[in-house]
Amino acid sequence: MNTTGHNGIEHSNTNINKHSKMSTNHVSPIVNFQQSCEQKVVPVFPWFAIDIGGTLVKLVYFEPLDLTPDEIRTEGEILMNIRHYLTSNRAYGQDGFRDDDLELTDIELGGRRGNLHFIRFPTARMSIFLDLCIMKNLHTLTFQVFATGGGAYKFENDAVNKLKLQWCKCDELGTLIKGLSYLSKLNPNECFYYEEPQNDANLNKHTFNFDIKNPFLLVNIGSGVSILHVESETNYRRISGTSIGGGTFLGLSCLLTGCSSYDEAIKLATEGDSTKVDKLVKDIYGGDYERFGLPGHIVASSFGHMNLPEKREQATKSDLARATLVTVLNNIGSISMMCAQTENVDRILFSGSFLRINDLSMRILAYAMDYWSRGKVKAIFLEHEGYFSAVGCLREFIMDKDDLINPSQH
Ligand SMILES: Nc1ncnc2c1ncn2[C@@H]1O[C@H](COP(=O)(O)OP(=O)(O)OP(=O)(O)O)[C@@H](O)[C@H]1O
Ligand SMILES: CC(C)(CO)[C@@H](O)C(=O)NCCC(=O)O
Repeated sequence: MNTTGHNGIEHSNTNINKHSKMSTNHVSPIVNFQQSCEQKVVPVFPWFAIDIGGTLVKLVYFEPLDLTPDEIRTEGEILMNIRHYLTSNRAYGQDGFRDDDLELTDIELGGRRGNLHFIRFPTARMSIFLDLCIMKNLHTLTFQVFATGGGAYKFENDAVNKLKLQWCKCDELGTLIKGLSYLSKLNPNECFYYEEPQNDANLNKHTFNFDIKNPFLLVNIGSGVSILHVESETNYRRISGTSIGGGTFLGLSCLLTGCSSYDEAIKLATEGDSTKVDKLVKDIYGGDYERFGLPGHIVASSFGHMNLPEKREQATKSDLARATLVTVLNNIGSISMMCAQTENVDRILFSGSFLRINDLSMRILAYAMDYWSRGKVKAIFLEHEGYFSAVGCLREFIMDKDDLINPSQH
C-alpha cells in the first residue's frame, strides 16, 4: 500500500521495497523507494539507526505520529508491537534503556511527523539484542537498518544472517558530524557551555548558539577518543586521538574500586578527592613553580602519591575513582588544547557517552580549556552526548524536502 504522505513525499507502509528513480528535478519533492543503500531513500518503516560502539550501542528510533488510517490498517501486527514495545517502556531487560529525557517530540523527518527516541545498551549484549529481534519477529519483515560505528562492520554478517535485513553501513565520524549539524539546528538547546565551571553552587549552564559553518574542534569521548577538525559538514579531518578515554575511566575504576558499572563509577568519582591520590605541584614545590607558571594546585603527577603505603591506606574508593577521572580528563584536555592551538580554533565541542550523567567532567574540561587558553578557547557540550552518530546515520538515509532542494548540503 503506497500513500502520498505529507509534503508530497511518497511512503509505503507495507514492507515491499519499490524501485524507481528519484526525480532529478529538484523542484519536485516526490521521492520513491530505492533499494540500494548508496542512494538516498525514504525507506519503509520501521526507521531505525544503530551506532555499535566499543562499549555502548546507541539506537535511535523514529516513531511516526502521522500514520494515515490506511497506514494504520496495513501496518501489521509486528510493526505495531515493536512501536508499542519501544515507546511504552523505559527499560528493556536488564541492560537496555530509553533516555526519555532526550526524546525529541513532534519533529519532522523525511516528510513525516514523529518522535525520535534514544535507546542504549552494552555492546556486549549485541547477540542477545539480535535474538530479541527474532523473538519480536523482525526477521519476517523486509526492511533496512542503518548502521554505524565499528560494530556496523563487526556485526554485519551476524545481523544479516539472523535477521535477513538490508544492512546499510556508514562511517561513524561522518555520521557524528552530520548528526551534530542536524540536532544543533533542530534543538535550540542542544549546545551549552558553563559560565563559571568552578562554581558548584550555581549551575551557570547557558545555551550556546552554534554555527557549524565556522571551523571548530570536535572531541568525541567514547571508549577511545577521536579529535576532528571540522570546517563544514562535509569538510573535516581526524587530526588526533587517544586510547585513554571513557573505556579507560570505566575499566580502571572497576579494577581499582570494585565497582561494576559506569553509573556507580561516576557516583564514586563525584564523592571523591583526587588530591589524596595525585601528587600536586605544591606537594613538590611547597607552592607554585613560578618560573614556568605552574600553580601549586595543579597535578604534577597523576596517582603520584600511590607509591607510599600510608597514602594508599588513606585513599578511599571514591578518591581513586575521582583520580582516575581527573587523569583521563587531564590527558584529553591537554591533547585537545594542543590541537586547538595548532589548528587555530577557539571552540571545542565535546561529545560521546563518557559525558552522560557527568556534569563533573564537563566542568573540569570547561575550566581547563578556559584556564590554559587564558579565556580564548571555549568548551561546548551537547545534550545528546553519545547519540550523534546514530542520528547522523538515520539522516544519511532519510531525506527531507530541503535535501532535495539543496542536495549538496546533505
Ligand atoms: N551505561 C553505560 N555503560 C557503559 N559505559 C557508559 C555508560 N554510560 C556512559 N558510559 C561511558 O561512555 C563510554 C562509551 O561512550 P560511547 O558510547 O560514546 O563510545 P563507544 O561508541 O562505545 O566507543 P567507540 O566510539 O570508541 O567505539 C564508556 O566507555 C563509558 O565511559
Ligand atoms: C577506534 C575508534 C575510532 C572507534 O570508535 C575510537 O575508539 C578511537 O578513536 N580510539 C582512539 C584511537 C587512537 O587514536 O589512539
